[in-house]
Amino acid sequence: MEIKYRLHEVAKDLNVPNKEIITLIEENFGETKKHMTALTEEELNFVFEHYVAKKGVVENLDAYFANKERTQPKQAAPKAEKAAPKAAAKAPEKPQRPAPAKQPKPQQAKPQPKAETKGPAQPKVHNAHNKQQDRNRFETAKNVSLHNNKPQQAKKSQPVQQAKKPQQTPVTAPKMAENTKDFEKVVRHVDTSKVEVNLDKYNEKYEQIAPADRFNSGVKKQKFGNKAAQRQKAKYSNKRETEAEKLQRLALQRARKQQLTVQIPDEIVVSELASRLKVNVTEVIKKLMMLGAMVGQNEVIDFDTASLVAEELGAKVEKEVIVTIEERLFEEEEDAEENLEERSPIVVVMGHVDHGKTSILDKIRNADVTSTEAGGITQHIGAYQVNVHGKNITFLDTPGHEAFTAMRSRGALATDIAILVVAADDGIMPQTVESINHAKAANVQIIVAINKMDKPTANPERVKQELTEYGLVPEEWGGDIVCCPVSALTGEGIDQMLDMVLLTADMLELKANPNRLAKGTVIESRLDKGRGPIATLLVQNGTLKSGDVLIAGTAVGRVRVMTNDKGLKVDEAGPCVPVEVAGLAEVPTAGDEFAAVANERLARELVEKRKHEQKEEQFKQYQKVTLDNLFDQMKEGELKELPIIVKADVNGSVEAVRQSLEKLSNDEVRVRVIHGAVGAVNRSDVMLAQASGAIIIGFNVRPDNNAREMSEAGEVEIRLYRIIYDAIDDVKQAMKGLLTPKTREVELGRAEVRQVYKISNVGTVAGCYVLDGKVARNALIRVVRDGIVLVEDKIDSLKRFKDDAKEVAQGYECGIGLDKFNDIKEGDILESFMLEEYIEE
Ligand SMILES: Nc1nc2c(ncn2[C@@H]2O[C@H](COP(=O)(O)OP(=O)(O)OP(=O)(O)O)[C@@H](O)[C@H]2O)c(=O)[nH]1
Repeated sequence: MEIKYRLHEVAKDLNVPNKEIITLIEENFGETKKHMTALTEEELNFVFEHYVAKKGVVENLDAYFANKERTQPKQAAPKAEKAAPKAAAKAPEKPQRPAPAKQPKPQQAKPQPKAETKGPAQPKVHNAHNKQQDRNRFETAKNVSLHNNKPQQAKKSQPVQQAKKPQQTPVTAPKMAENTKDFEKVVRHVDTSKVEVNLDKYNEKYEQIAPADRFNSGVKKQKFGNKAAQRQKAKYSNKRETEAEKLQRLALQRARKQQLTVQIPDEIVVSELASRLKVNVTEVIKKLMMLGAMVGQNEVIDFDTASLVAEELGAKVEKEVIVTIEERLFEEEEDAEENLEERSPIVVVMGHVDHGKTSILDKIRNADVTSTEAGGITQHIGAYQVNVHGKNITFLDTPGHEAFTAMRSRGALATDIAILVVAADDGIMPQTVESINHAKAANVQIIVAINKMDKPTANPERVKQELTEYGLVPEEWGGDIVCCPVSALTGEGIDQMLDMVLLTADMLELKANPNRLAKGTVIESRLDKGRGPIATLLVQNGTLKSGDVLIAGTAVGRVRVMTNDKGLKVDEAGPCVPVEVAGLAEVPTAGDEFAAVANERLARELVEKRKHEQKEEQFKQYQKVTLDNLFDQMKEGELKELPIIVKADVNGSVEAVRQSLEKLSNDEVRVRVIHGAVGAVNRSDVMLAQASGAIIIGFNVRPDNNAREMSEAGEVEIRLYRIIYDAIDDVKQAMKGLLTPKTREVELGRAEVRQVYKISNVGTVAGCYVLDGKVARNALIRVVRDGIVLVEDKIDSLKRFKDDAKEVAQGYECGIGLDKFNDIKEGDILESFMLEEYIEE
């Protein structure tokens, strides 16, 4: 440990002013020290050398201390005592430096201690502590300097006048050797004491810190290690553990030791997983992070991820199987091969409007439907079976209009083979392409019927050529598409086409199990006034029987009456048989899957659940305003909306009308079908229209009396249509009224004012000559004088001679009176123009 020996201490000990030391150091070391600055070893050496050796202020440290100690006899150091007289006795023998004015005699050295005590220049009396400090300081400092300069010091030592400077104990040169020894002793002593002092300090410090630490750490460890045990101890020492408690505790301990088995479903919320694993959710999140998944506690993770986490956390994973009502209700097991029987193909006829779908189907079933259809368009799906060479083929009749795209796509999904009707004289048209895409998407085998072959303009080769552009390569061209040239009019090629259908069906190896509960698709549904909800069902597997409990979407009921495609009542319908069923509590949606079930109670439960989900879904749609989309919603405030309520005779039509109407939406007006349902326009429809400002479109339906009265009173518009085109056209018109009209000028012609007549009661009339174009009575006039437009005005009167004229053409004269502007002058040019409203496409 380094002892700092400050400048003022050195000065004090040497009994010289601080300034002197400062100057000394400054002169020799070039450094200006302050009185509090500690001196370096080198500086100390120098200072001591300077004073001790040269000036003889202090010859010997022992003497110095001896002096001091003598002033305090109790603590007098024997060695110092010894040294001092010796030094004093020997001092005159070898004076080293000129003695001060009052050079003491050698014997004068003896009374030195006394003089010391009384001397006015005596350094201030140190107490024991100070003395020790001084000693330490001095000795440490001198330890270095005196050792290094022993010979020199020995030579330079000389007696010092004691009376004046009692601390400057005279030291003789010969004694110096002894002194040196003493110094060595002192040095050793100092060293030891220094160590002792330091050790003490260290020990003291150590006692303050280390034991506490030792204690603390011990406690900590103990605490850490034995916390649970202590708690246990406290718990059980407080009250005596009963036998039951003990058993319970042991059971608990055993359970804890056992590996946790956790059941995880297909998807699980992170927090739920944590609670099942009986761990903190952060642990689960941490594990997920380690697996590279950054998920929050409310997020859902899949089974695989969850099981990885669970296993990581030492749990055994079991898959939680949630048995839904559907699973309990429906037989999902695959049919065994031996139970399967051949079934007839389900065929859909698709194609562009007027290419002859209905005619082909008519020809097939020998019934003429076309003539009875409103507007001559097939407007809803009909399904029927035909028997060809002893084999049944089920046909779905799809509507031809674009509006029925949705229904057609549903039709395609329920079918095995699609007959694509293309008129030989017309070729591939937009809806043909659409049909191709639907069929392809549904992975349905396509057979092309090139119709209207009887027509002289028929060009089947062109049709085939066009087909290849859509990836349909005819068989005769090396592809796999069967093309049948037919004529629905003459019946030519129809039989061959049916043969091809059966052949294709054979290749498809279509099979079903008739000995199970029926399953299939709702082809169509409607509300019949007398019979209630009616659904046309296509059984795809199993057999539907009268009395079966049926569930279709949110509709449930028992099959009361079942009729086949020929209108005959049947008791059962096997695979691929279309039937019309009455008995459902409500109208199902076309395209819904249906199933006959064994448990009616469960079926009703499921329907309730589905209805609830449906409501929630609807509710969600209305509630979809979040902070994220709020801005969008606000922006939509600028958008004009045309709310529409659609009522139709069949469900498919509702969907079709809804889709085509909503498609009319553009940037400025949004058409929104707020409600669509099967059945007559009723009271609640009108109320809804009133509340929402909607118009009601009825398609093949009439309003009931209540609705009629209410609509008249409440100014609700009910528009009834028989043909879908008309409905769409009307809405288009209505939309034009809603659109902000954009106008542009249409120049009609120019007339020059040749003469101006002022007629009383009439005003100014300009006699004009039409230079080019025409001037129309209902047009606007721009008065241009010398190339500058003066005004725009309406025509008040336009006359040819004395007769009013609607318009006057180029090269003719006419009289034009303007509505407001009277200051017409000769030579003015009257430009006739109209403002035309237009709608940007
Ligand atoms: N010459 C000739 N005319 C046909 C043939 N097939 C259908 N047509 C006529 O084409 C028109 C349209 O026939 P539809 O059977 O109604 O056609 P569609 O494809 O069912 O039409 P939508 O039901 O409107 O989709 C009718 O006037 C038919 O008489 C045919 O093979 N030859």
